Amino acid sequence: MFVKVCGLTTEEQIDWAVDLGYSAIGVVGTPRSKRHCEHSRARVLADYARGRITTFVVALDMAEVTDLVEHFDVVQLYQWVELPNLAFCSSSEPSPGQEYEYFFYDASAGSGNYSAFPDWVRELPGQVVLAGGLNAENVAGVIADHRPFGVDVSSSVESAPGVKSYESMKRFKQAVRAAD
Ligand SMILES: O=C(O)c1ccccc1N[C@@H]1O[C@H](COP(=O)(O)O)[C@@H](O)[C@H]1O
Repeated sequence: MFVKVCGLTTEEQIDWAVDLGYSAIGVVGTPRSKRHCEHSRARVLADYARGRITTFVVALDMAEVTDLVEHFDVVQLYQWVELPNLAFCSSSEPSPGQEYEYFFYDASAGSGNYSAFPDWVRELPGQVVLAGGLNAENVAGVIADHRPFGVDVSSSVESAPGVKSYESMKRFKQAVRAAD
């Protein structure tokens, strides 16, 4: 199963994600986030991770990260744009013709708030990833109920915004592995 950990801010956290077997990491490029990473620093992190783990840059809209697009493998946006490597995030069903590499159902946008996932996410085509308030305790039930392509986590694996916890990342990854 695809497992992404989001909101990373240091090289050490990237090493943890690789060692623990995560599929992807996210660096938050929107200035509207408490995990915002300066763009010069985001480029350094993308270079550090390249070839070791899939990299996502995260923003609410494209204008916030235009300068970062070429540095990351995938662009995760809460707005649909025509992009071959788009991870389209929404809590509404995508419209016909809105193509994406990944569809992230996310009603949280990094807030850590969980709300039940709707039934329609099971019927969506393509690589559907569930996010929003996931943690080591609830992720197994979500996987059993919805059988997604992947899951994404941020708040529950950190001790402060942008400060990831190795132990929490490990617990989350183990919970996914046990459920998968
Ligand atoms: O992490 C953020 O600060 C963020 C800001 C703006 C848009 C998205 C953001 N993060 C994404 O939200 C999901 C869910 O987060 P959480 O687990 O509920 O904290 C996260 O996986 C990121 O992809």
